[in-house]
Amino acid sequence: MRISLASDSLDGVAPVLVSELEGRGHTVIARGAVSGERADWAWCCARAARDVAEGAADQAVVCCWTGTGASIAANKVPGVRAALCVDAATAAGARKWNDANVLALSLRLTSVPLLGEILDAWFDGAPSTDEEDMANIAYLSEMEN
Ligand SMILES: O=C(CO)[C@H](O)[C@H](O)COP(=O)(O)O
Repeated sequence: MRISLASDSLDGVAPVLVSELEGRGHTVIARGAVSGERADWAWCCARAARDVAEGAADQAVVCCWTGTGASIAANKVPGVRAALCVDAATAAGARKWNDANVLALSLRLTSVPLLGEILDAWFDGAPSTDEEDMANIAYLSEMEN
């Protein structure tokens, strides 16, 4: 999968994100501090989200110290459903019930072992085909139009 990866700093787990993603077979599009380009959280996380919306990436991972700014910025991009995930269960739920296409991470809260659990759950997950779950996602799209 093509993953756009943005972080506003190289704190915490940010330096291992490329290898964690590539080690799972993904191709990384680097944004923000990971790439050396503009790294203010609103800009670089929205840039990664736009990569998804525009079809340059299949999904994105966006990071800032809290994870909140990263998720807020990504969710401003139409077509993006960004979820701030602090553990594997949240990541699994975000993929299943929210059909989330952008994983937001807190560099403050996410240790390297926890990152591995979150990424495994995220990439193992798939959107629910339950009618009610799909209707919720359709409603999000309706709100954008
Ligand atoms: O968590 C964040 C935004 O939600 C930022 O990472 C936090 O504000 C730190 O930014 P800076 O290093 O520019 O002061």
